[in-house]
Amino acid sequence: MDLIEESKRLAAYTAVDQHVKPEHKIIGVGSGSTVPYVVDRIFQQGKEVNKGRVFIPTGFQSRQLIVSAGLSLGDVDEYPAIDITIDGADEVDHQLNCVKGGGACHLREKVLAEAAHTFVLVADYRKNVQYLGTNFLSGVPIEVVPFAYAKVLNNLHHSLGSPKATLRMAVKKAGPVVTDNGNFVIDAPFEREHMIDPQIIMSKIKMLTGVVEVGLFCGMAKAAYFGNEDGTVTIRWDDGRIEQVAATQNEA
Ligand SMILES: O=C[C@H](O)[C@H](O)[C@H](O)COP(=O)(O)O
Repeated sequence: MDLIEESKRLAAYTAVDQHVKPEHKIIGVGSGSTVPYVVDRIFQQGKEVNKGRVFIPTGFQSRQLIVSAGLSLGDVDEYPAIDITIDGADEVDHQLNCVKGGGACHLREKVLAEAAHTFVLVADYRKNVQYLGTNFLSGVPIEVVPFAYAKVLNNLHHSLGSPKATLRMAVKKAGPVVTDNGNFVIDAPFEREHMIDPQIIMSKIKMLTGVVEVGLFCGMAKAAYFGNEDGTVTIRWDDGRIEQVAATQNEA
């Protein structure tokens, strides 16, 4: 396994070990390349503990992960109060604000984050930044209803300070990316000044008619786990604490 994959695994395993307890019965499962390790580790907790649990996916990919692991599937309309949701992120800042939606799943992800008693992020070391927009340069993902995309782009270009905002185009299909909810996605890069307190620009974007959800999650996470190249895990907590967990505590 290469270093980046290994750091994703370490972050996911440590977060599950610290947060997914036998008494947790309703569990939200996020999206992205780190989340398969979350499901692996939950699966390793054993049949007995998983028997009474229901797992809520944030999209097609996590639904498949839950089904393939033989875990029970549910949805947030049946289970609107979730014990814990664990999810990946495209970037996380020093205050645990994060960018999500690189895989166009951020609408369901935000619903499951908000429905959860505890929301935890898992990622590799490249996502651990002081300010959003440091390494993840494609911009803030914004899900929009299809007929409003040109109007929202116009708003972003001329009123909200993102002149390079673009409609996300599909690969191996002509036309735009279509989300699991049948919508389009705009990627809107912003200057650093907007990322110092991203809640402000998040609220302005969300107020644009036609916007369904913004891939900025502000003040939602309890903790973020970052796997490092040296085999340690850095944990950032919502109260500002930073912990470093040694490699030996992370063995599978
Ligand atoms: O829409 C996708 C999600 O927000 C992902 O959680 C995010 O893009 C991070 O994915 P990965 O762990 O693959 O970098």
